[in-house]
Amino acid sequence: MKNSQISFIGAGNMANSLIRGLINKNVPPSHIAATDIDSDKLAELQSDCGINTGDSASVAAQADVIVLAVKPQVMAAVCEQLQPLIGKSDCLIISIAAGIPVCSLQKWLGVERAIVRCMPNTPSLVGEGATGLYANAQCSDIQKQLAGDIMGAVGIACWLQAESDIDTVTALSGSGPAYFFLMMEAMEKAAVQMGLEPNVARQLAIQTALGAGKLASTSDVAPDELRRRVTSPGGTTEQALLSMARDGFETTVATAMQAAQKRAAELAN
Ligand SMILES: NC(=O)C1=CN([C@@H]2O[C@H](COP(=O)(O)OP(=O)(O)OC[C@H]3O[C@@H](n4cnc5c(N)ncnc54)[C@H](OP(=O)(O)O)[C@@H]3O)[C@@H](O)[C@H]2O)C=CC1
Ligand SMILES: O=C(O)[C@@H]1CCC=N1
Repeated sequence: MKNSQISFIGAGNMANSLIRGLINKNVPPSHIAATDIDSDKLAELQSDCGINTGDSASVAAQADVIVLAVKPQVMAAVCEQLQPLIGKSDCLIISIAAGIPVCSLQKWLGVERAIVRCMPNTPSLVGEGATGLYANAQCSDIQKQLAGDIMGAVGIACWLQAESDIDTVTALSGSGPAYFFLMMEAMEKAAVQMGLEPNVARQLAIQTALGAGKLASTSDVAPDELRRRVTSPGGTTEQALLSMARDGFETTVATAMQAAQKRAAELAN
């Protein structure tokens, strides 16, 4: 990754998390370029991070890696416009778009290319991302290593056996940060309704999520055991968890994830 030129097509929320995450991990800004139809987004990235910005032609010409970071709905048009602008025949294409399969990217890009489809998430910004990756047959081991290194620089990167697993990863960790933010919002709101100061409620809700995540990721026991260690028999947590179970918490989560997975499959079309 050290000497690779990485160019982002689309500089929105997810590209920002990846670019700023890579800069935080000491990837030289001169090795990163971005283009977007919104010039304000590019100007902000350039002034904050010192990366190169420009039009599609200028960022595609020298790229060793192109990260497709536009919405699925515009991906076909973006790929078709980009195809003749890619300067290096061995340029690796990484798509982060939900839903869009490798075969569609291949078709829109016109010529056979090494393509990695992946699903990152926004905590990449703080080096705590979670990414699932899938490579097509045109990818060399070096290109797979490169994609893994880029995503691994901003969090954990897991290679997937089947391309269809990407839709499951989308429902799990791609969309997942939003589920935890919603949980924080709901806990904060309930605590305020119970009388706590809003700023105290927010701080405690966020720190609790952070603490639980850190504990789960560093512990040698699984989350169910960690949950049991909080749940004193006859105590308060037990009553909260019984209430959640009565309200169908696990079904709510499973149904929500199935809805996200279904939407990813729809976006493919
Ligand atoms: N947000 C997330 O948490 C995650 C998103 N993803 C995937 O990342 C991709 C981007 O999502 P997200 O960052 O949220 O979306 P954003 O809308 O924030 O970013 C996309 C950017 O691309 C710009 N754009 C649109 N058309 C073009 C074009 N022709 N050339 C260059 N730039 C263009 C958009 O401009 P404008 O706004 O003016 O249209 C926007 O700035 C999606 O495919 C999504 O599925 C994957 C994992 C997580
Ligand atoms: O909501 C979305 O479609 C994108 C993909 C995963 C997270 N955000």
